[in-house]
Amino acid sequence: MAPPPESSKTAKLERYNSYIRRVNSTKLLNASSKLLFRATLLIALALVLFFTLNYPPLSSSSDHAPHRRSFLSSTFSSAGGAAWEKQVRHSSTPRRPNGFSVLVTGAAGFVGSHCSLALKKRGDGVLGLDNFNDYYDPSLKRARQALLQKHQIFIVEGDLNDGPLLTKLFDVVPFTHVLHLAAQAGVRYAMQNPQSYVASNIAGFVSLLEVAKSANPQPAIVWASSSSVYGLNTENPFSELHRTDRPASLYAATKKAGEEIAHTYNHIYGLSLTGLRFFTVYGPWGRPDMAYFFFTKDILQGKPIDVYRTHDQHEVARDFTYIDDVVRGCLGALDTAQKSTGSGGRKKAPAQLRVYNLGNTSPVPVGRLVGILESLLGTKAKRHVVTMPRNGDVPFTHANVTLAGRDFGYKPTTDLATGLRKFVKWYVSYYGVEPRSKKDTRLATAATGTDRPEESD
Ligand SMILES: O=C(O)[C@H]1O[C@H](OP(=O)(O)OP(=O)(O)OC[C@H]2O[C@@H](n3ccc(=O)[nH]c3=O)[C@H](O)[C@@H]2O)[C@H](O)[C@@H](O)[C@H]1O
Repeated sequence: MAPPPESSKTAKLERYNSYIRRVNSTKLLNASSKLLFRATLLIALALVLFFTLNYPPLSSSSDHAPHRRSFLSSTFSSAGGAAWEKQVRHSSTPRRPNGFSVLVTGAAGFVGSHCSLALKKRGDGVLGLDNFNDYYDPSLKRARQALLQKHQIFIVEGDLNDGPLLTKLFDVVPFTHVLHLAAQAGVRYAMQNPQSYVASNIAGFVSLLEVAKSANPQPAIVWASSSSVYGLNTENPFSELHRTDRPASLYAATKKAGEEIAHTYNHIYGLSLTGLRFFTVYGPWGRPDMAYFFFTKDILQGKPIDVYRTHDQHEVARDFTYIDDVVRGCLGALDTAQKSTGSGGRKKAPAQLRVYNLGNTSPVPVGRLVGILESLLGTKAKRHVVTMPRNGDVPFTHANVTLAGRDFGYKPTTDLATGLRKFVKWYVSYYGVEPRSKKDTRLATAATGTDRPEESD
């Protein structure tokens, strides 16, 4: 057989070489894609680690003990990111000359939401902090949050006991003031869940003060104490000079502890601290765990209500204080708060330390409160008069507000009937309560009232 011509040999060799080149380049391509894939995986892992270590995860408490969110949710939440910081800065920037930059803790709460709106309206910067716990219906807290959002107030969802989160907030914003209203409230619930009072009112307060004392500048702090610190005091009306060393409930004891803790941080670190003793605050957007609120609900539903009497068969009375009066008191306290004197954890000079009653100065028996509600709701209550259980309640409260009047012009202006009318108007509108009959004209009028439901004015 004749040998193949030279040209056909070359062509075969060329085809073979080209095949080898193709195989090699495919291998190379496979190898480089693998390399690329591994490198991407490594970078992603590094990023995950970076964000986990550098940014504080938000903590949220659906029980009453603070806890952190899961690894995944904290890693991929927007907290600590550029967009989050922008929101935090925007919300806390004042819009008036020499305006305050205020951190409001418990901003989704009753008093917190009202104060946040009032501060924002006059041009102060407000950043909220709230853990949205489920002590009472969290949907009410979310509704208040939505209202604040409409007014450009951002609420960071987190717990007081989350030190790294608080530090981060103070790193981002040089707060001039803190209005500290986050707390475990309620006198009687303290027998069911005592630890929640210690976690919020003592540990949480210390956590906040620890961060505030190290901040530079240190903020001035105004915070919510309680009329309950007067406990078994029998002198009347209650003055800031009276004894407060006989609390009747654990709630009262934690608030009294807060006052002593405030003294310590003022003494050691030069923090300016003002405690406000609130007297049974009520009004629109109020707390569903309070008597005036659940009495309204139960009366409308035809359910019986327990009206307490003292053990010696006297009427129980409270110095019920309308929310707008309390808001004015809080703003007055902020306006007259002097600057803290320390910086970076060091005291430079003595600082202001104050305590004030914020009450209404005219106690009303609970039976009378029920009577006002009956008339506003156009429905008779099924009263069940019982002797007050031993649950931490005190028989009566009555504020002397001379000191707050003298120092920042505090003067309550709303009597219980006027305040409850505004509350009922809000209640029927918020919960969409229909009048039960055409005869319920008062309720119908309240439901269609012209006041904006979201405001308490
Ligand atoms: O000033 C405060 O420092 C506290 O005020 C509020 O506590 P209180 O004054 O106890 O309010 P609230 O529960 O509405 O009971 C009102 C009245 O109804 C009576 N009461 C209560 C329940 C009931 O079933 N029957 C009844 O007669 C009861 O005996 C009382 O006389 C806040 O909740 C608390 O967080 C704290 O801020």
